[in-house]
Amino acid sequence: MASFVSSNLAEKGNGEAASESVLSPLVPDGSIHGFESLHQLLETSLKPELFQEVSRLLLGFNCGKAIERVLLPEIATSLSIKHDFDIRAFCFHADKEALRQPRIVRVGLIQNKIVLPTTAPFSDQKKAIMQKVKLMIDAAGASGVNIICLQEAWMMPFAFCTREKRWCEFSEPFDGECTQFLQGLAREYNMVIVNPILERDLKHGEVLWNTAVIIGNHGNIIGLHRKNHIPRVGDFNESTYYMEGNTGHPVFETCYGKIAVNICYGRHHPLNWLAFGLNGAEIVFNPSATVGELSEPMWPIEARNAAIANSYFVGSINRVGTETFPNPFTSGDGKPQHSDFGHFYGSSYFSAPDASCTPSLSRHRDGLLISDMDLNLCRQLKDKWGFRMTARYEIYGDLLSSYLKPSFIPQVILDPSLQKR
Ligand SMILES: NC(=O)NCCC(=O)O
Repeated sequence: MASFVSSNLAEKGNGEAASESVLSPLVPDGSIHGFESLHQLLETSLKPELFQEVSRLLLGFNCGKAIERVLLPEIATSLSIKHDFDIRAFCFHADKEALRQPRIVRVGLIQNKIVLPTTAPFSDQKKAIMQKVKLMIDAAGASGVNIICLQEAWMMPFAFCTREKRWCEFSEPFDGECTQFLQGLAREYNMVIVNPILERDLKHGEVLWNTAVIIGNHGNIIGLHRKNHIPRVGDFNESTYYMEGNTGHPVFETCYGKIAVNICYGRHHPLNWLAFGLNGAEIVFNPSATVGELSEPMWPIEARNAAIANSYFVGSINRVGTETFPNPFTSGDGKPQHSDFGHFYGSSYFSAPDASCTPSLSRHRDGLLISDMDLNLCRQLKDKWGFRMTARYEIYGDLLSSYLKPSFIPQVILDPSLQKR
């Protein structure tokens, strides 16, 4: 059989050798042996006709074709070159309908590294991230993006691994500094902005929450969603910092469509995705912060499955880079203490209800991912597959209410031949 994949000296597009050895794991810059993403690795390494087939199987087809790229205005691409972030744009179509006009919305996702070391004064760290993110939102604005979502707790390093309480100082009221900063940009670009912050609830005893503030296109605050499921895995010691959300599963009806936010670890909970779907979401954002060793094999699956099962679009965002903290900490696993969380692997992407998805952004670079999406696709997939109509919610409702009772007995039928033994 012909050798399609270069083994240990993969050529990048520019002819440079991408890696010295396949035996070493990921190289220190966070790339995959010099490749930005799995997609780029495959595109560079496979013959075009094979790449086309692999791409069809991995990314699916939208309206019978490979997902299309979209050209962006020069002003947006020059901003990305000047300020060293990637910018990519795609388009999800829907079939033409007889009675409804297309409902096309342009949506953006931003993944970014922190800017200053975690030892810098907190206010400087926050300001530096705000400056960087502003340039990326400017590029989105220049591209005509209607709705944009930032990464989880975008205004701070993801310091929850440390368990040190001093990082609580990064928290803000829902209408604090970062929200006000984004309200200005929302007005400037007529853009809905999903703003995931560490929130301090001033009206309720200064409790902390992991919150997404939804800013309307007039700079108005439409509402809040607070993270429902808090991780207790690896170094994600987030329950040390904030509480399980108390906002349910709100869907925010914006002038561009109905959106919801499933914050990070909530993506492992199918009922969480379902609840946003039952409330009518057309686009669900999943702003995240997660590291390679823990979750990378799950990343391309969970959001995409949610988009399929719930007939909506999903925008998945993960932060990028390795963040090092001043004091070493342990992970409670007997291994030596360390000062970083691991590598946040970026790889932000969009999934559509028809099982197609975009290639992901880089594993290690800042990036803005844009996609046009015709929201008519949501209903078209509901009609085609009928998942809502065939869901049999009543049998699951009954199971869940009986499961919640202390008297619950699991429905297990024993093989009688086991009983004889
Ligand atoms: N931020 C967060 O909830 N991370 C948990 C890890 C994961 O879900 O991959």
